[in-house]
Parts: sequence; C-alpha cells; structure tokens
Amino acid sequence: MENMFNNRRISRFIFINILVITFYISIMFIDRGFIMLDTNLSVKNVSKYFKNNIKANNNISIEFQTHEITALIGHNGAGKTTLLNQIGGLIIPSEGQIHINNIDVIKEHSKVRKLVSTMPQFQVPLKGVSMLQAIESIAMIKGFSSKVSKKKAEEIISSLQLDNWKNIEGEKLSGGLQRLTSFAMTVIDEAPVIILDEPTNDVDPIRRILMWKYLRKLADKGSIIIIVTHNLFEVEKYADRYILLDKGCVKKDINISNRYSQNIKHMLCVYDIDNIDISMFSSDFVTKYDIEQKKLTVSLKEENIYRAITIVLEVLKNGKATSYDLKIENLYDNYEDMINE
Ligand SMILES: Nc1ncnc2c1ncn2[C@@H]1O[C@H](COP(=O)(O)OP(=O)(O)OP(=O)(O)O)[C@@H](O)[C@H]1O
Repeated sequence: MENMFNNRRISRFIFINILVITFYISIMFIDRGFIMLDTNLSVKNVSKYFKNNIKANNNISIEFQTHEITALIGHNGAGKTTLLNQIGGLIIPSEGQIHINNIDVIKEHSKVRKLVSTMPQFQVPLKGVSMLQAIESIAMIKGFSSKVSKKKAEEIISSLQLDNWKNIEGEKLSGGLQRLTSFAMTVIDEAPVIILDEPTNDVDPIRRILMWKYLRKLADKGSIIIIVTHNLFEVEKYADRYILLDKGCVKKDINISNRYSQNIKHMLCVYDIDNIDISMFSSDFVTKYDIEQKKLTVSLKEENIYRAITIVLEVLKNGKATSYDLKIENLYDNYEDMINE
C-alpha cells in the first residue's frame, strides 16, 4: 500500500517537473526566435521630407507578410534606403505610421529593436576582429550564450562557404567577404523582420545563391525579409514579391508567383527588319520598333505565339528580316516600360 502511494508521488513529481521544464524551454525558444510567431509589419501613409525639400518617400502604404521575401527595386534615388531606414527605426517619418505586431516603430523604438535586424548599404567596420569573432559577438549581443553564439557563427560561416577566411581579421578581408560577414551578422539571430540594403553587391555568383537560399530558409521559418537590390534577375528568381519605387512613390506591387501563374507573356524579337515591313505585326500585336538597330519587339500572350511565328517565317522567307528569337518576358525586359508608365 505504502509502495503504491510512493509510486504515485514519484509520478506526480516527474509530471510536474516535465511541465516546468517544457514551459521554460518554450519561453527560451520563443525568446530566441527558434519558434517564431507570425509577424505583422504595416507601413501606412509614410512620407519623408529632407531639409533640402526632397520628398524621398511620398505617401507609401505597404503590408509586409510573414514567410515572404519582398524586393524593393527602383532607380537610384527612388527612396528605397529611406524606406528601409524608417522601418528599421533609424530615421523618423515626416508623416504616417509604421507598426510591427501593433508596436509603433517610432514611439516604442526600444521594443522594436529586438524584432528588426538591419544590414546597411555601406560596409560595417570590422577592424581588429576576425570574421568569426565579429559574427559571434553580434550573436552574444543579441542574447545568445557564448557557446551557442560560437556554434551559430560556425554554422552560418559554413553555409556561406566562408571557412577559409573565418580567422582572418576584418580589415584584411576583400570587399565581398566583408559584405558576407555583414550579412551573417545581420541574419544570425533570425529576427522576425530582416532588412537588407543591397546585400549581394560585390559577392560572387555562387555565394549570392547561398545568400538567397539562406534568406529563403529564414522566410520559411517565418521572418519577413525586405531586400533592396538592383539585380532584377535575382529578384525574379528568388523573391516572392517586388515593389517598384519611383520618385518616392510605390509604382508597382507585384506578387511574382501570381504573375507567372496568371499572365505569362512572351517576347518575340525580329532582327534587321525595315520600318515599312513591320505593319504585319503592328496591326495585330503590341510592338516596339528600334530604328537604329532595326529590331522589332513583339509582346505576345501564349495563345498568339503560333500566329506570330507564322508571320515571322513568312517575313524570313521573303528576305525581309535576318533572324528572330522568342523568350518569356522577364522583369528586366519590362523595367523601363514600368518606370515610364
Ligand atoms: N540624409 C539625407 N538628406 C538629404 N537628402 C537625402 C538624405 N538621404 C537621402 N536623401 C535623398 O532622398 C532621395 C532618396 O534617397 P534614397 O537613398 O532613399 O534612394 P535609393 O532608392 O535608396 O537610391 P540608391 O539606389 O541610389 O541607393 C534622394 O534624392 C537622396 O538624395
């Protein structure tokens, strides 16, 4: 009888201990960002005027989604960095509000600091510390133990294939390697909101892919990723959405996956064709003619390809053009038109 009583007490003791341990582990994981709750980032009617009367951002409203990589694109001076800096709380909007999980970025900046990690456009100073030390110390500043920080730093160095340079001092690293170090320092704590200003500049093609893959992993875990870049091919390949800024305004906000599933356009280029011979296309299709290069560009929906190719073959047969090519229209092809719209 006494034995049974003791067994019950032991079982209860074990059960309570398991509950307490589970509770603390959950708190620790949520706090460290291993378990990420969905994040909400809302930019509403944000404008930014600088002293020289420049309106760098003009009434911008955007809802950023968790699990999503959003690319901010646009000409030099379009207002991309200004927008990033306001989201990161580095500069204050002249008008409008920015909220992360209903926390006001402007009024409650200290609360927001934990939620956002920023990689600036310019190189961070890395004097006197090695790549590994620089990444590790950021992890410790963000609250990880020294053991966990070292492990995490080693992991990210290895995923970006940087092991050969990890013990080299910052100032002795090449521009691209410094950029990669800065990237690792930004993403190490897997913040709910990660903003990066032209992170792939100076980075080689293989490691660019590794950077984008790393960002995809973080987005899959729940981070909101916002990246400024001028590389439209990378945007199209790796981002979920792009926002085109022009003269401080949002000109386009496109979900890339939808764009492809709903509206694939093809581009037919016909070479060495004279102006007088383009009417066969221009009467039926949307065309653009470059007089200097004698190049005709025809924008086509899938259902019109066959008809257009039939016309091209006829034109070639009659010696009125020398060659043609056909491809799916990409963001780079459309960029100038979008800006001029
Ligand atoms: N601190 C500042 N003081 C005055 N004007 C500024 C300041 N920062 C930016 N600007 C101006 O605001 C406008 C937007 O600049 P911003 O850096 O946001 O553009 P961007 O799109 O990031 O350009 P880039 O692609 O060249 O980096 C530009 O005309 C710029 O000169």
